Amino acid sequence: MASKVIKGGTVVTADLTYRADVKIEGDVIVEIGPNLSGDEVLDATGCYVMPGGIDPHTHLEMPFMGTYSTDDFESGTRAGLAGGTTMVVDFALPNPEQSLLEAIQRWDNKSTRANCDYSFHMAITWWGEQVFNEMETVVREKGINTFKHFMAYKGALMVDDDEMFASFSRCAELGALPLVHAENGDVVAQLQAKLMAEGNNGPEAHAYSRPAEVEGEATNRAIMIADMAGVPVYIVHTSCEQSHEAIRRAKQNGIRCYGEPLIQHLTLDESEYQSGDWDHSARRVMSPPFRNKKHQDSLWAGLQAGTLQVVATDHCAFTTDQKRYGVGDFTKIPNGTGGLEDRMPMLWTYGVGTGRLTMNEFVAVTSTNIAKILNIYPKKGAVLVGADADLVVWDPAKEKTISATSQQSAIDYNVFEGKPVKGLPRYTLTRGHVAIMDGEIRTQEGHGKFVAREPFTAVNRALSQWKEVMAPRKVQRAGIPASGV
Ligand SMILES: NC(=O)NCCC(=O)O
Ligand SMILES: [Zn+2]
Ligand SMILES: [Zn+2]
Repeated sequence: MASKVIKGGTVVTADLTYRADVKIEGDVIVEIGPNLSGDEVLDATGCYVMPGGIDPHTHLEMPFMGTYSTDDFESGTRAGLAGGTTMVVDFALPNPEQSLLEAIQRWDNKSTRANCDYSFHMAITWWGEQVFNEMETVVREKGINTFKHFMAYKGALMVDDDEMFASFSRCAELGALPLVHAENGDVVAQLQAKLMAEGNNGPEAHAYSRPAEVEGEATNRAIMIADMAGVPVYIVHTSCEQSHEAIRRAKQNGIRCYGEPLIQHLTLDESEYQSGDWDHSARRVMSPPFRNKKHQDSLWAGLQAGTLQVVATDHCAFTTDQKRYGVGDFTKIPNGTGGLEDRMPMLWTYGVGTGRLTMNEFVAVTSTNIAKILNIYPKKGAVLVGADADLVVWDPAKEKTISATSQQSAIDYNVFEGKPVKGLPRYTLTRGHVAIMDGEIRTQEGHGKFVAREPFTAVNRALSQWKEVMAPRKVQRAGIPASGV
């Protein structure tokens, strides 16, 4: 079998930094060490050899708010690879009353075009006996161990507390992990109506309708419900101190939970909504909205402290024309922003480049931590013999200014437009295939494979054991009849 050697670089993992060559045969890493040789040599002089990024939060070709997000599995994964991301996890969304298995079939059809490996989370968008039963098939037969719950988008994707508790309890039985979009959807709906009634209909009102409190309250509620159901919980797009505080506090109390800030919330702020250009602000409408510097500092601190574990994108890209569905009514602006191509360079530049993160922390929050949470480590998220050769050869000296004119994403703008970045892939390898070669795109449509994920992570098992130890037990009392008269 033809081999490749990444030569002359420094391997950077979540816990180690050392000089070594990396040899690949077919899809996997076969040797790591000094002076390796192979059929093809990839020069990594001056570069860091890291696990490829894993973006656990994308919405590719997602049906949402009367349209479909524009980046599909082809353009989305091409964008990811251009920026050093080698795996995405997308959300399969059943329509109301639709079978979960049919939703997977729809996502299977779309994902055949993926350029890199991918997996799915299953969304719980409605509740009933059918959903309860199918969750078992989803976990045991379809290789999906995560279930997403939206506490927002009232009247569409939103589930309420009793549905969440039922679904979380089912996740506990199946060894799965619930994910939560934590915003109080009832309060958001009322604030939206009030703002519209007052004539506040521009994109800035989107941010006014989703203050940090709605996120903090919902995050705390989701965590408490998960703890009562006896299951860990993962809070997606944690954007503010209130939500981070709820996660931090829960962790300090021994509750198993995870928080996922987005690169957008870390590096872009609420002033974007004050632009005099409607398109500029509407293009940045997403939920939760961008926040102020205080919240950004909290998120960066959480990544440093380990109270937040993962940096994702929530890539859900709509064109300007799609955003204009909401002219005159901000509640109709499709929610979502892009970021797949920019997550790694932006986090490196504004994280590692400023000293907010170490290189090892960068690898942890872009790849290794989520691989462990999703139970795919060390196949993914590792530079180890036997791991998939999903690698990025990162050139810390390579620079560019982000621009929509040169991006892979199919939309007509970039929310990071004009941002200088220093630190970019020299090569990105997806299961051994060099998809990005010094700026040249060599992606192969359909190369990506579905990554199945087993349930019952070590954390699930430990928590179940603890809940069993702490379970309520009937007090046996001498002299009292076991049951009534
Ligand atoms: N985040 C967002 O605004 N759009 C995508 C759907 C979601 O994750 O809530
Ligand atoms: Zn969301
Ligand atoms: Zn999302």
